[in-house]
Amino acid sequence: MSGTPAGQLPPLVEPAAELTKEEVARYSRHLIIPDVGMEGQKRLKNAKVLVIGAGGLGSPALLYLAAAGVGTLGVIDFDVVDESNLQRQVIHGQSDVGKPKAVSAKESIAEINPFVDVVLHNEQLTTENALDIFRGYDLILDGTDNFATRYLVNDAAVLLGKPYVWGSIFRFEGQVSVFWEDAPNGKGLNYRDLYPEAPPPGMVPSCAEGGVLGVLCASIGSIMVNEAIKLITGIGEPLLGRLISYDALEMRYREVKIRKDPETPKITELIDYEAFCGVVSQDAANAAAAHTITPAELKAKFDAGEDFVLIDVREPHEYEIVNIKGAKLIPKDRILSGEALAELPQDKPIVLHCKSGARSAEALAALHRAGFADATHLGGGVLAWARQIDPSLPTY
Ligand SMILES: Nc1ncnc2c1ncn2[C@@H]1O[C@H](COP(=O)(O)OP(=O)(O)OP(=O)(O)O)[C@@H](O)[C@H]1O
Repeated sequence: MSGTPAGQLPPLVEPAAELTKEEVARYSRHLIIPDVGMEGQKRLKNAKVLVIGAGGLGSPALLYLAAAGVGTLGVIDFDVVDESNLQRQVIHGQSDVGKPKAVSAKESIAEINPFVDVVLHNEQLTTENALDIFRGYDLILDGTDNFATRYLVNDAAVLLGKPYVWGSIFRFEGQVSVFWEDAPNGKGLNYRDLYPEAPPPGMVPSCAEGGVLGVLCASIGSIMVNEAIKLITGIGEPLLGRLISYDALEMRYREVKIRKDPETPKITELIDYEAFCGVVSQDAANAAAAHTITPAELKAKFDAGEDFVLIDVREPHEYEIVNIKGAKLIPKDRILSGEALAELPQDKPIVLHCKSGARSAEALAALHRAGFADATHLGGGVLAWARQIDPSLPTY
């Protein structure tokens, strides 16, 4: 038996009464690890774990939680499987494209471990349902990709006194930590102690914008499961108050201590997290409100031979994947910094577009501030164009 680490916590879950003969055979490689043993495996059997998002992190997390013998697994996701998910969301396969992710995940789990009870939540986690859903679980794993959900998960977990494991990924880098405000060792803290406020809209690109190496999801997802197993069984030292940052290119792990921030306001209720995080800035929302054109309207301009300039504000590698014929590439940051303003015509209408409309709305606000009062942007970006006007174009 290894020594007891200083930061060890008592097990989160009581052991189940027994393991069946089949379960003993299945989990034998766990049972012979002294730190896990029969008692640890019975705790896993009795555990109820909710995984939010059956995407990049949720996929490997669910597979390993199921294989490890967590008795009840909740899966919440409101999306359907897309072809672009398959490079990393390994719980889904080719024949699952178009299927709800929660349903597809349940089917894969049944194949990996039929002893797991899967509870399906084929819906979005919202301010309205989060507390009710969380109440049914001992532990939560947050595998989502947006700040509004991250703050929602944090605040709901704090209000219910539950621990959760958090992970995030981008390109070649990932981060993992455990947040538990009411940790029995008195060292609890929450996500707001680390990030008191969401970054300004558009500042932190999502994986959909910036990309992610598929295998990074397995690296980070499996660390999240490792933390879940430690919390459930009470072994090892959880990542409470510590953040692990992983760089897959350098192949380095770095540890950062997180401290309780006395300025962090007390969480007393759930709020409107979309508004708290601002999906786009107020300026961009105002600019877009009166200056958005639809794909059909853009096509009508082309068909009528109108003299206008279409500017694609994405990055060059995105332009290479797909572009709208005739569009000129000027990445958003060059417009926001003012550097590219001299390249824009003063005497012709300007239409901006990006992948799905958020970046072009930010660029549009900058153009309006710079005096290009008539500039417009394409609502839904090149994805909407491909869907509605030219289905032969690839999407990403
Ligand atoms: N509030 C929420 N409720 C339920 N599921 C959520 C919520 N927010 C995000 N998710 C899910 O979390 C998962 C995150 O996975 P991932 O980061 O790999 O993103 P994705 O949306 O599948 O991919 P991409 O953004 O690249 O298209 C997604 O399946 C998404 O539907």
